[in-house]
Amino acid sequence: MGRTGVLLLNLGGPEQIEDVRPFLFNLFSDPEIIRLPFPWMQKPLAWLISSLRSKRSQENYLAIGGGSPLRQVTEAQATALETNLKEKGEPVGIYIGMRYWHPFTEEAVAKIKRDRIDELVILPLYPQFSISTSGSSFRLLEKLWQEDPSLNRINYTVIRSWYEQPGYLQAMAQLIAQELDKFAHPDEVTIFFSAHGVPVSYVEEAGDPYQKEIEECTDLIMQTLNRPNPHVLAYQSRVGPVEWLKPYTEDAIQELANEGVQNLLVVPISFVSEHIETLQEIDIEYREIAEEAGIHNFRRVPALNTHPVFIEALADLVLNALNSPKVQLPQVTQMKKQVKMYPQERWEWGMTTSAEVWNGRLAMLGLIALLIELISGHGPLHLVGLL
Ligand SMILES: C=CC1=C(C)c2cc3[nH]c(cc4nc(cc5[nH]c(cc1n2)c(C)c5CCC(=O)O)C(CCC(=O)O)=C4C)c(C)c3C=C
Ligand SMILES: [Fe+2]
Repeated sequence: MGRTGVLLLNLGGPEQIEDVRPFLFNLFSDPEIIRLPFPWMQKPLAWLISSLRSKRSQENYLAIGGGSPLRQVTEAQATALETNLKEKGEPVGIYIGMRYWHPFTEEAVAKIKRDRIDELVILPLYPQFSISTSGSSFRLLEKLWQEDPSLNRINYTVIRSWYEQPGYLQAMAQLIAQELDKFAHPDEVTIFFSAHGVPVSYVEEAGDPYQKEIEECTDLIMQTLNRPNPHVLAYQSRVGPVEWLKPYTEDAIQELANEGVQNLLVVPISFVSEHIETLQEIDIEYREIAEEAGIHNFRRVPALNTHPVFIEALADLVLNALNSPKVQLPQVTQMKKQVKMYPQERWEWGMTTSAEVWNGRLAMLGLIALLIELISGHGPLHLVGLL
């Protein structure tokens, strides 16, 4: 009988404070995170931004104990999924492939090859698809497959996104209901979905379905929850000076406070594990903004982590994928939209010409800003929030 494997894809996070800068360098080296007109600009710019951002980022990681819990949580999810599938008579090997930190996707693929896995399910731990998350990992896998033809013996299938999966929706609804019932007057609570943002250009120019999937997911969770509470959706974790999806979480909190909202329950929806954006950004920064604005009853729904209903949902996804027609990497890395690229037209999901040109200009501005910063000790980078 053939060997079956599951490759869990995730972003990865620095485990200790010294990891922050190289982690940021890896992240900003990814052309799906920052795409530039000339590939040679990628590494210098990644070096520049990671150097400029690392101090602030380190402070944030220090506020949550000095590192990201992402690896530990993902390993616990992998163990729980393995046990669940074994109990169902489906023994599988689980592999974790992180995009920007250990254990890297390349290492996971090497292990899959070493273990002579015949059937493989590729499952991103992002419920919704974005070019910048699952898309980036799929593109990396496609590259690894192209570089090593011996991987073609593996009969793999890819799960592109799974935000509609009933078990996932039920797990989210259960966590929300539990948290709602901790308020003195649960019906008076506004449910505040906070999704990780992406730059607007990803959606409008490159055709990223992320915003649409987030909106649909929010509606499906509310239907599954079946409670009368009002709800809103906003986007957090903006980086750099370009426009990101709106409303921004901090603005939406302020607006609700102005409308007299007193009870707020924040639901992180674009990620299934605790990470810096839940533990630091929501629990510390947004709580402070809410309290200063007059919202005194502020709670957050915990991330799914190893919630049994969620692990059951992951197991269902794996079993369904094994029994369905195979989805190949080119099908999920395929271009969404035809856009003009300089110097020739090609199918691309990255930035369009105008965005690329603007990124190039921004890179130049960044270099000038750094010079001012270095000479004066205070400069524009503080103002745009990069430092
Ligand atoms: C669905 C989730 C995520 C999307 C979409 C996403 C897009 C995105 N992120 C950045 C920049 C940064 N992300 C960082 C960390 C980080 N991001 C996500 C998730 C999504 N990112 C996770 C899970 C993490 C790791 C968290 C951890 O616990 O370590 C960081 C580093 C942290 C910081 O300095 O703030 C940056 C920077 C961009 C530019 C982007 C879309 C283009
Ligand atoms: Fe991010």
